[in-house]
Amino acid sequence: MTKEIAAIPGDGIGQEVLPAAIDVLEALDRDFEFVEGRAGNAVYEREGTPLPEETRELAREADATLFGAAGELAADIILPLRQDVEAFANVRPARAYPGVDGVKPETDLVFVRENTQGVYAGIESDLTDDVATLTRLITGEASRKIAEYGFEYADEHDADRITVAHKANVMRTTDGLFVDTAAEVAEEMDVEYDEALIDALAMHLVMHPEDYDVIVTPNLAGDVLSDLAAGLVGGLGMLPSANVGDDNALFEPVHGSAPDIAGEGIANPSAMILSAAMMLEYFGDDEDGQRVRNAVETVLEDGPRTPDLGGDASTEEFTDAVLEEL
Ligand SMILES: NC(=O)c1ccc[n+]([C@@H]2O[C@H](COP(=O)([O-])OP(=O)(O)OC[C@H]3O[C@@H](n4cnc5c(N)ncnc54)[C@H](O)[C@@H]3O)[C@@H](O)[C@H]2O)c1
Ligand SMILES: CC(C)[C@H](C(=O)O)[C@@H](O)C(=O)O
Repeated sequence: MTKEIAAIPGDGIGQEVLPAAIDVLEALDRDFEFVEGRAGNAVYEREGTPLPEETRELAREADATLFGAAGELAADIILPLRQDVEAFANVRPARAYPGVDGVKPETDLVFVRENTQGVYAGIESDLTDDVATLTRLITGEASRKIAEYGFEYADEHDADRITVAHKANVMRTTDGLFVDTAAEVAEEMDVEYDEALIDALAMHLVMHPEDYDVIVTPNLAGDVLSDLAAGLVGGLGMLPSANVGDDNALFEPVHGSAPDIAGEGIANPSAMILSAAMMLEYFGDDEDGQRVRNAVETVLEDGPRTPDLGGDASTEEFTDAVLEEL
């Protein structure tokens, strides 16, 4: 049966990497219909909104969404889109591929980031001209849901260990609830469980990434730590992600619009193509997901590579090599 995929390129290099992922998906023997959705700066200038209702509707109704990247209006684009697909989990694998001069080649871990709450709940206001406040929202229900998802993910992927990141030594009530809920879920599960303070975890990740498998995090911590992990595996061009809800999902690279290289045709499409592989797995097609991953892995190892990885290939040359491998 045809699957309808909302394809939203967005801004900057989103316009360059999303077509690469679509080329890869089209090379597989799958029945996908891609429907392009408008979003981004240019849309804002033309239509007065960076994310027209029509695009939101497209994401809600599609079988899944592929998103490229957004620029300075990202919070008005990607956060509502994540809400539209009701994505409670943001899954961000960080894996060092052979041939990429990753700072830490032994890195192979996954962040399971709570995707709806914390400081992203949007409860922020000016009290006076000189005083602003932000309310950090954590509920037991959302904490249980992300912890359960993390444990199920660990189980399905044969992970040895699950780590819950928190800062309950300071945010006693909110992160206290987050980590206590995860500990309750852990009692029902059969995976090695451990808790880590976010600041020390950042240090430990840089020094010993091999100690981690699945890391469940509150929202903002997952945002920051996943970019840190990108630095362990060759940069932001390498980190894919899945925003997963009960009935819908959105797949996007972790990176943004990269204004410093946008328009040059040299963006690394690996993160976007690997996000498309995650979409294939979400549809239950593990075999094609693995095929795509293997093709990317071979090209990363043998070249050609894009400039962020020390090569001189264009986005198109890299993608052609992946297509050839497939
Ligand atoms: N989900 C999103 O759409 C998202 C995520 C992060 C940032 N942003 C937005 O993107 C804009 C730029 O933010 P930033 O510069 O902090 O982050 P960025 O991810 O856009 O870029 C950070 C650095 O990584 C490099 N980089 C990122 N992706 C790359 C790729 N695929 N290939 C090669 N190099 C790559 C860039 O060239 C840049 O040097 C901001 O306006 C921000 O709001 C959007
Ligand atoms: C742009 C921003 C809203 C987004 C986030 O904070 O989730 C980004 O940093 C990311 O990691 O996808």
